[in-house]
Amino acid sequence: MLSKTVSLVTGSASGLGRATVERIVSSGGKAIICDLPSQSSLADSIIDSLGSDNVKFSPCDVTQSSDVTAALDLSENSGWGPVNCAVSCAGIATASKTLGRKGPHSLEMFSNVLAVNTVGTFNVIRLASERMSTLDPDDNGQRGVIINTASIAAYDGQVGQAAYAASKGAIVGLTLPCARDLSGVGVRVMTIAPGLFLTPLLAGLPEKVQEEMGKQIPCPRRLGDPSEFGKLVESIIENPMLNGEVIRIDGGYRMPP
Ligand SMILES: NC(=O)C1=CN([C@@H]2O[C@H](COP(=O)(O)OP(=O)(O)OC[C@H]3O[C@@H](n4cnc5c(N)ncnc54)[C@H](O)[C@@H]3O)[C@@H](O)[C@H]2O)C=CC1
Ligand SMILES: C[C@]12CC(=O)[C@H]3[C@@H](CCC4=CC(=O)CC[C@@]43C)[C@@H]1CC[C@@H]2C(=O)C=O
Repeated sequence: MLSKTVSLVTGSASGLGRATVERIVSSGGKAIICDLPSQSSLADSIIDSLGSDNVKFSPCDVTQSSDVTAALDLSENSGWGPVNCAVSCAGIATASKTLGRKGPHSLEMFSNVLAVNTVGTFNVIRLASERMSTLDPDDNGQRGVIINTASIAAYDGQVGQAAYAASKGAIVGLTLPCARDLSGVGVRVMTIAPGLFLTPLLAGLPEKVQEEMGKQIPCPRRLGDPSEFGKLVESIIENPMLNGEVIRIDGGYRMPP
């Protein structure tokens, strides 16, 4: 049960983030949906189904410190107190070769992917951990948990994924040092590296392509269901020994070049 969990979940109007909010709330916790203002109608539909006592929306661009701060404030101003769980799911994916037919990779595109995926994730870690540090510790001396979302592209980046793989590799890289940095205040840091999950990110691809992708997963031979990501988030929240580690959730899949 997550009845004591007060969470902030970025990128949670959609996909893996949405499934995380649904899991946390169905297990008794509360969640602040942090997503771009353009996603407000999707956020409203989640609030309609899960209840405004349990879920609130804070329009947020994770690269903006003032937006993340406002989301953390919303939890406190709603009477929920400081968050004790922060899950980063906000992310973008691009496809562009380092040197393509039209010339070199756009530097602006590369920087933008790193800004949202990597800098946005670190922005949440640094600001959420400050709020968690004000909480009373539990019996394990712990005050909170931070869960980041990388990708198996951090390890098996494909053609056209230099920016995306770099952004996710950096999240893998910061997991242990952030866990070490925050051990003194009793905050755990974990990262999930998903394989192929059926979210709007993939649903935009032709159905045939989706089917073929699913068949490449060794076992089970299908794309992941976002609820399976939510289940892993719940396990991480509940297990005080999980810290400073990256967990792949990919059905044994390794991406080809
Ligand atoms: N779906 C998949 O198979 C996989 C997804 N991932 C990662 O999981 C995370 C979630 O992906 P999905 O749910 O599939 O994608 P999605 O596209 O359904 O959801 C991503 C959400 O992030 C939000 N977002 C984008 N930029 C933002 C910003 N600057 N500030 C705040 N919110 C922002 C979007 O509005 C969207 O609601 C991403 O980081 C993605 O890279 C990793 C591996 C596989
Ligand atoms: C993000 C991920 C890998 C990608 O880069 C693709 C994305 C699905 C949509 C895409 C379509 C394209 O034509 C270009 C590539 C991409 C952006 C994939 C969904 C899951 C993949 C991932 O992160 C795996 O770990």
